[in-house]
Amino acid sequence: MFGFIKKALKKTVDNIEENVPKKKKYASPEEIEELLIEADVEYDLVEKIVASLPAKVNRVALKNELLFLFKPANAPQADIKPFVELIIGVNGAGKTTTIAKLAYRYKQEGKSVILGAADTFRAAAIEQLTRWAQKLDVPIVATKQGHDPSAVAYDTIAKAKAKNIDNVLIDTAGRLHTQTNLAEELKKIVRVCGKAMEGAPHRKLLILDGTQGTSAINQAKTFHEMVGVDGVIVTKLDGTAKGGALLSISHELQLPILFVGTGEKMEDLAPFDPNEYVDAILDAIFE
Ligand SMILES: Nc1nc2c(ncn2[C@@H]2O[C@H](COP(=O)(O)OP(=O)(O)OP(=O)(O)O)[C@@H](O)[C@H]2O)c(=O)[nH]1
Repeated sequence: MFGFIKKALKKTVDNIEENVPKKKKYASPEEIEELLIEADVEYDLVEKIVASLPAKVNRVALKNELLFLFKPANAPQADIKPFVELIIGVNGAGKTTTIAKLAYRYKQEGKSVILGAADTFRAAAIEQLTRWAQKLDVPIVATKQGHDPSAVAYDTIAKAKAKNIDNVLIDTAGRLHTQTNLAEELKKIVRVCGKAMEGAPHRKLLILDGTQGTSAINQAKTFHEMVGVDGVIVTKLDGTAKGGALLSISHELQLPILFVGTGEKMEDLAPFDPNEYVDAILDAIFE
């Protein structure tokens, strides 16, 4: 597993190396400031980090400072079956692909998976998820466009219970006519999941497009206010030089980053390891 995050941060690190002075043992707060800005950390947070630094900063001190910004993830409770996860986020963030990646991962762990196509707002979303289900050889519950998404969520959980399936992944719409509609729909899906199985959904995962950098934060806050998010997955980390935004995302939202997308294939999902992440960024300026 090791090395995927570092590889996915290549564009971010290349950009820092091009713009920030060469490698060294110690860096000044001004150099650290440049490093963080180049990596797309939000300026408020950059200021906060830099304010606490001494005149000469070594790698270990800065690493500890940065690691502190990440909220650790709770391990999911292992004995819940089916374990129901609701996948939320705006269209285009990478929801469908990430559902496929999670399903692939669970299958690799020897678990059975079912998908629920509860983004019934767009026919294309249902088709895309159905194609992934075929490719992954996992069952899917899907209806026609326009049907009640919470009914799809209910049916998916009911089928998982009847067939003794381990993991349920439910897709949701990312955009309706208004934000109020979207909030109401998501809340209803959450309520109905709870009716299908007490305690469900067990995790509400927010998918954020990493190429948006820190501008994904406000979007995340909106979803968090709507339904309460348990963890974040940042997609397309490989496609951006804005990899430093993960520091701001984690710190501002006070939510754990659980996985990052490192490519377009179904294997390209890496568990997020703050240690590896911070090391990769610091490699750009420290010896
Ligand atoms: N390079 C890269 N591309 C990704 C990653 N995750 C998703 N993508 C691509 O991003 C695009 C959007 O992903 P989708 O999964 O279709 O996004 P979505 O949120 O479901 O969007 P809709 O289908 O429009 O609702 C696709 O072309 C994916 O292949 C990633 O980690 N790295």
